[in-house]
Amino acid sequence: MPANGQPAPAPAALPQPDWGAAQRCFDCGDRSVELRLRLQHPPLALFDGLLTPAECAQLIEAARPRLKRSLTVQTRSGGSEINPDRTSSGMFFGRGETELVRRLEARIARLLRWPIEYGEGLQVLHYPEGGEYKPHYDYFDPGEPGTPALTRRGGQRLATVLIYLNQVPRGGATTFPDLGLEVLPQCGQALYFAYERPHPSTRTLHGSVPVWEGEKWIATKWLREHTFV
Ligand SMILES: O=C(O)CCC(=O)C(=O)O
Ligand SMILES: [Fe+2]
Repeated sequence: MPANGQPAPAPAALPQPDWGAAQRCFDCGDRSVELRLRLQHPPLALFDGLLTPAECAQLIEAARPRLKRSLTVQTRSGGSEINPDRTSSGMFFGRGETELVRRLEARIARLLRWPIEYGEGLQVLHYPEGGEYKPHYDYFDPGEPGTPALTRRGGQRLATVLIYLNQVPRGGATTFPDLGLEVLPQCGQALYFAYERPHPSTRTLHGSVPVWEGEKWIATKWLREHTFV
């Protein structure tokens, strides 16, 4: 936050679907997704069918051999560290690394009208039984010393797309404490939310409640202000 205590001004544009036509189905190029739920503040929407069940399974199998215990951004230095608040394993695909990753990235870019190059590499997370991710913000806190190093690679994060890769029998919901909202994982569905400034007033605090039974697989795509390098 700037020294005067005012949150940073909002960017001119945010990654978001074309809400203008008030339609139910949104074109993603090679397929369309169906809107299931929408919130205005923060901009948030749940879409059905961003991936097929077969594509979800394929993404899980491609990620599985590369999983490592999840790190979170170390806000002091801009590096990464093991975080007890995050008991999952994860990996990143390079942008455009596989044909399936390219297909998924193209769908997200079309749906949210945001250039593919402004996206970070796709992250896949696996939560075992008991795994959780305590509530956090996805933007980089302007008050933290490590933030300039993180934003040098493409500016701030502006939006998150979470893609559920499996159904969790019990638990594993994505929770938004400030909204009183919980989203239950459903294979192939995508949850989008955007934050027009890196500030709690966006009400984008979110986390993953513990997986009580089974396991949870999710893919995350973060969208930046500029080209992510
Ligand atoms: O697993 C979830 O539902 C949330 C994941 C998340 O917040 C993240 O990857 O930043
Ligand atoms: Fe997150």
